[in-house]
Amino acid sequence: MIKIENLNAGYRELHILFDINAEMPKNKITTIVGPNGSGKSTLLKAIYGLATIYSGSVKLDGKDITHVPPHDKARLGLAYLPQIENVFVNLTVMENLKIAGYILEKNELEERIKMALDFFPELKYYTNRKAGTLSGGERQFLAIAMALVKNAKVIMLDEPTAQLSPKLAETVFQKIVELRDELGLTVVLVEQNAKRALEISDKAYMLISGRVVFEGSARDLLEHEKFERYCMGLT
Ligand SMILES: Nc1ncnc2c1ncn2[C@@H]1O[C@H](COP(=O)(O)OP(=O)(O)OP(=O)(O)O)[C@@H](O)[C@H]1O
Repeated sequence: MIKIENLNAGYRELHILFDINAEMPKNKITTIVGPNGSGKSTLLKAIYGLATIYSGSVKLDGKDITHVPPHDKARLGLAYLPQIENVFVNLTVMENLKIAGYILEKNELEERIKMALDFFPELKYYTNRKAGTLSGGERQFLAIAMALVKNAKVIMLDEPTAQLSPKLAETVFQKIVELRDELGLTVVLVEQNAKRALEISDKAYMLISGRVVFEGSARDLLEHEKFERYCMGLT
């Protein structure tokens, strides 16, 4: 579980997030929605250690990781998939998977790559293809597969369905559900496609201007009378 307490964060002196308190429970999907520029991506970056933290704390399963550098967070089982540049486009699918697991022993690496490819069987056909030639959806799958090779327990995804056709986006949403239900992972999701994301989620947060304005079940947010207005950034 991720627990965030009184977090204030931003980029150097540019204060973006104000007094954030949030919990992303284990083996659940938590979605963060909000209008453009409300600080959703910054929240993921702050959790991962890519934003400036002024005060407050981030805990992973009770361990304070506020100031742990990103590469050490990865070792603790936290994965962050940015919206773009989440794979090495000039390397093949297999090379990407091997790089993801570079700290593993050979046997364990092979085992984890097999597991990741079993989870994304569609990638098995493309192991020798350069990642740059994959479709947007396949690239997302590869990025998630790389997190699985790293043995991630918590996966934070920043707009994984951006620029995908509705059909491909749906495939990605289904895979996110399987990450929770079949692999027991904890998922934190930032999505423009708020309605569909909330439908597959357990918990939800809404940010406006860097503050939490809603915390509760995803269903409650979907049914909230002001949901549409909130999501359109009209309030
Ligand atoms: N690296 C950065 N340096 C400085 N300011 C940044 C940086 N990244 C984002 N910002 C600013 O922080 C604010 C919040 O941006 P953020 O990307 O977190 O919002 P968001 O809710 O994810 O938006 P969107 O839905 O448009 O992706 C914006 O005003 C943005 O311009």
